[in-house]
Amino acid sequence: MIILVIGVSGSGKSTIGKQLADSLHWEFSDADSFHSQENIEKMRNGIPLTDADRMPWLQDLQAAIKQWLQENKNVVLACSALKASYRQMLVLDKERIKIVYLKGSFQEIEQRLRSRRHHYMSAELLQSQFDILEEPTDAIKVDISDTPEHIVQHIRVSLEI
Ligand SMILES: Nc1ncnc2c1ncn2[C@@H]1O[C@H](COP(=O)(O)OP(=O)(O)OP(=O)(O)O)[C@@H](O)[C@H]1O
Ligand SMILES: O=C(O)[C@H](O)[C@@H](O)[C@H](O)[C@H](O)CO
Repeated sequence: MIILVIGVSGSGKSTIGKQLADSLHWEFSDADSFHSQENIEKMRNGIPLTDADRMPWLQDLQAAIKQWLQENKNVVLACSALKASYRQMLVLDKERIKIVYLKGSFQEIEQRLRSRRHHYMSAELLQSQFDILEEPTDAIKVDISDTPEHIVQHIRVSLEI
């Protein structure tokens, strides 16, 4: 099974994804590590990515997901996947790929981004993330104001894993 942990920058994808994977003894993968140097530079300079910028990144993620499915791997993938069309590219198998959406308010997430250090994604880019966000309707929805421990528990109960 593959769990996609999605949401805007700073919603907690890496934090929750990692803890979820650890608790399940599954592999954890971060879509951030699939970005090209050009994309990272753009974000570092406070420029939001376009659909065209994201396309090769999504294709690489799609290839990785295909491989994991073929190998029957259990993986938690932290990935923004903000638009429905992006998610369509990643959910290659509805039975074996589940989406967890980390939902939070602009204010709460902005505060978290402002106190986070050493990351190329700044609080200034957050509005652009909310602007393009298309909330999923077919996902497990999680309130990010809860503690990571509770969130992980909630996800496991919802997915019965
Ligand atoms: N449930 C939570 N409660 C309190 N703090 C949290 C929670 N989840 C994440 N954080 C903190 O919020 C900040 C953002 O989290 P994190 O880096 O995991 O988000 P992200 O969605 O992976 O961000 P990005 O997409 O920019 O990589 C971090 O400093 C993290 O420690
Ligand atoms: O789609 C995007 O704009 C990007 O994936 C960003 O969301 C960042 O990669 C990530 O959130 C920061 O680490």
